[in-house]
Amino acid sequence: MALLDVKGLTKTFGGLVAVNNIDFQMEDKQIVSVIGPNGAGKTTFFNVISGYYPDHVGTITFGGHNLKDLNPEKVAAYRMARTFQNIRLFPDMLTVENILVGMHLHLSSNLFDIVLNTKRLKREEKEAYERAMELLNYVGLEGKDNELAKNLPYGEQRLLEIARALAIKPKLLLLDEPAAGLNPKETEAMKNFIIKIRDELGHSILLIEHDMKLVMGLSDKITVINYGVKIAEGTPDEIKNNPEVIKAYLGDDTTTDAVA
Ligand SMILES: Nc1ncnc2c1ncn2[C@@H]1O[C@H](COP(=O)(O)OP(=O)(O)OP(=O)(O)O)[C@@H](O)[C@H]1O
Repeated sequence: MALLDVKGLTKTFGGLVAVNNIDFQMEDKQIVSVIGPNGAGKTTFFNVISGYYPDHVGTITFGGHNLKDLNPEKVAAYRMARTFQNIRLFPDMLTVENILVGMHLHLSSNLFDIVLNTKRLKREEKEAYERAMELLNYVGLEGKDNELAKNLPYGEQRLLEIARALAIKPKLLLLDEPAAGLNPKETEAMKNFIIKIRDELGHSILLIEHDMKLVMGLSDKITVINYGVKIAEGTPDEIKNNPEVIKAYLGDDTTTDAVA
């Protein structure tokens, strides 16, 4: 059974069909990239999958669960985590607190524990804090636990967002343009880090990215969207040489540079 199975997905905004009848599957422990020109529908596709646009047409099955009518919190509870194209941290909270917020869904203490400040609550809080510190170290932000998120350099804010997403131990991690705003050296480090997350933590990763070097360097599979329609799917080599993909990026000027 596919980890994520999307059938006939359509999302419209007024008269605009942003995602048009897309079928999509990915397996456990795969790294899959969604690419396409600006405005192709990639972020809309992510938003629908992760519960931000419940008013879509089509079915989404994740880990065997039908995601119909589920809001983002409920989708996350099935262990689908995501980051955003425009980083969405709590800027005035500490880095470690940003990660703790990502964990709250998965703590088992209830109102009773909180009111009575029970042993269970104290133990859970301690464990959550230790895990948040581990995650900070894991993404390379050791020693930055007492910094406000807004004071981190841009590249480190992206890493913190990933640490927060990892806090829910996701079966699927959605990354929306993880290399946006990064320099070439940081982009290479991000590529290696994404591969490490899959290999060491066993998470499946679905990403949107414009940086073709990164996409070609880490993807098991690439799905190409243009004007909301899936126009191609395959390995990096298949996609690089696909005439429809080249045309989507370059019009009728068929050189391969844009997707090489
Ligand atoms: N909330 C919205 N309301 C109306 N139109 C929208 C909305 N979100 C996206 N769109 C439109 O849907 C289309 C697809 O946009 P989307 O952001 O999904 O593309 P994208 O492939 O992610 O683009 P980019 O690579 O530039 O981020 C665009 O025409 C966009 O203007």
